[in-house]
Amino acid sequence: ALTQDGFCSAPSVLDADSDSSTQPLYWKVTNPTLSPSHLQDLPGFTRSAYKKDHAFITPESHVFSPLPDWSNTLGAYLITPAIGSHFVMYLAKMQENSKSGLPPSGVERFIFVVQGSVVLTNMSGNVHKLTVDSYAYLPPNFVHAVETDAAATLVVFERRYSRLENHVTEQIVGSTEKQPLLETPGEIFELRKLLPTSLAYDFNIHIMDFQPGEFLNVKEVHYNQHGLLLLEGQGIYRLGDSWYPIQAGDAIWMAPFVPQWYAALGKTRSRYLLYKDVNRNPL
Ligand SMILES: NC(=O)N[C@@H](O)C(=O)O
Ligand SMILES: [Mn+2]
Repeated sequence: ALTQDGFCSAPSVLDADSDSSTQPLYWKVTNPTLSPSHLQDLPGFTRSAYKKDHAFITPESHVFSPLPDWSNTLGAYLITPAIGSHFVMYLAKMQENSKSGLPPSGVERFIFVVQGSVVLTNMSGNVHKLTVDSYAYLPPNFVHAVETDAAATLVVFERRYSRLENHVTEQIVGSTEKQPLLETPGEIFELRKLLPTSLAYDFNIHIMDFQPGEFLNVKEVHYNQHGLLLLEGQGIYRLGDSWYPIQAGDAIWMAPFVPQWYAALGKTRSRYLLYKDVNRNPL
């Protein structure tokens, strides 16, 4: 459209963000702006990409199928060992009156509520209601059930637990907002970790916040692998030699040693959830 002072102006995604204050937290993860309307249903168009050391998975590429052992739940696996990872990352779309199945024996589980609410119960009868932004860690072989009344969406990480002599993990239940901000020397982003940093835990989940214009100082290359879900905002993710415009709802697999970097853009903060293996000797 030509404005009165002669500038061309396309509808800006920035405008879409302006009413983000009226939407529930993380709303855009399950209601992504897939792409500008004129690209939405362009045959064959996708921002998804799969390279040897990373994958960029956008919502129009999600393929859901019933999760075995779960009732009434559709799952979209985003990352599995077939990609080269030692963990799985999936979205679990729990319909109403649905119930989780248990992971395989020896496998630990982390769930994070992206939409709706669920009830977590365990064998000792503890009951926790988890709403958006709440999470739980379940140790390997820890009998539990996640149930819904109304539909809810979780992002789930599971991994074969890497046992350590004299260290055991326990059930963790928490919410992001209750976690303290941690020091990030040399970096500007705000960091929370959702699990204890004690040796028993062989991964952690980082929640990282960037204001528009802020970016990672270190162009990281490290042995740890990542599963990322952008919960809020938008920006540019560099992975290896590729640069990806990213928005809430997009997911990333980062193989060990892939060069990685992020810059936040737009009018609202970026927040991403990041799986990172820790506390185990890489040998
Ligand atoms: N990609 C990225 O954000 N990585 C860091 O946060 C890290 O802790 O590895
Ligand atoms: Mn990293």
